[in-house]
Amino acid sequence: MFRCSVRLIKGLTQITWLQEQPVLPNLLYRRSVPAAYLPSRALRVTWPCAEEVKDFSLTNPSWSPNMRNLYNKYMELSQQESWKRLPSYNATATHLIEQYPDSAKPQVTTRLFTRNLDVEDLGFEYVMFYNQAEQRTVCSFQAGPYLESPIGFAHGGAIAAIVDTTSGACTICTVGKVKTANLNINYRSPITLGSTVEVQCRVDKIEGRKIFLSTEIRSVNSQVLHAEATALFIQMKMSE
Ligand SMILES: CCCCCCCCCC(=O)SCCNC(=O)CCNC(=O)[C@H](O)C(C)(C)COP(=O)(O)OP(=O)(O)OC[C@H]1O[C@@H](n2cnc3c(N)ncnc32)[C@H](O)[C@@H]1OP(=O)(O)O
Repeated sequence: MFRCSVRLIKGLTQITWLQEQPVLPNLLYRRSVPAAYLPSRALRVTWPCAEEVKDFSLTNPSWSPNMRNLYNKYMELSQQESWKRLPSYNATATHLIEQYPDSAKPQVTTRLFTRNLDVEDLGFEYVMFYNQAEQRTVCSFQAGPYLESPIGFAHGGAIAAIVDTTSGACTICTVGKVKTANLNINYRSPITLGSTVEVQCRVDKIEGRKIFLSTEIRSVNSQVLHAEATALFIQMKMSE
């Protein structure tokens, strides 16, 4: 009990530090999600010890120079208010909706798929930025060695996951809670493990509860098109 209290105090220190970062969960973008959009029972999380909260979208030593350059570029743009870095936790993504900042708290039994490793460098290293005015998301993605499929290259499923995540984050920030209904990907050029690519996603149109998006994955110099995708997300009903 005493040990956990000490850890909780350490954790609260960490939360205070998190709140000094340039972008916070409670500053995020959706200002008018209807109250009926309450999290389902399945989305509720427990928070055993606060020190486990970690924002995975901050730089770490495993990031390549290209990852850092893209991060710095969009952090600079964030100073001018056009882009916001999206915090990223290993719990659910619902912290992107203003009503649920607490959902960043770590869970005991489940993890967000793209943040399921405890070590850095091996899996999905990524940071996303959202442009509210343009309804666009960019993601700087470094594919780690545990994402291999053909020798030396990233698995198509891992690429699909980063497309789903980037377009999902874009949609959540634009309209609130959604589910992926359709994802179409054309793989144009393999992504070398360890390399950094830029994922660019935008909302094309919104028709009622249907949100249509398109995504491109390119090399950081934009010369190589690795994949292009379209997605359809469905906004959750008021009762969900
Ligand atoms: C920071 C980290 C951010 C991470 C973000 C990650 C985001 C990842 C999100 C996911 O991966 S969610 C998991 C994968 N997706 C699923 O498991 C969804 C499974 N499918 C469902 O739950 C339902 O089918 C769905 C919620 C998508 C739709 O069911 P609904 O009952 O809410 O809608 P409905 O079937 O009434 O359809 C509404 C409209 O969408 C259309 N629609 C639904 N599914 C479609 C489809 N697959 N293709 C084309 N249109 C579709 C449907 O025709 C209709 O069009 P109209 O309004 O014009 O009549």
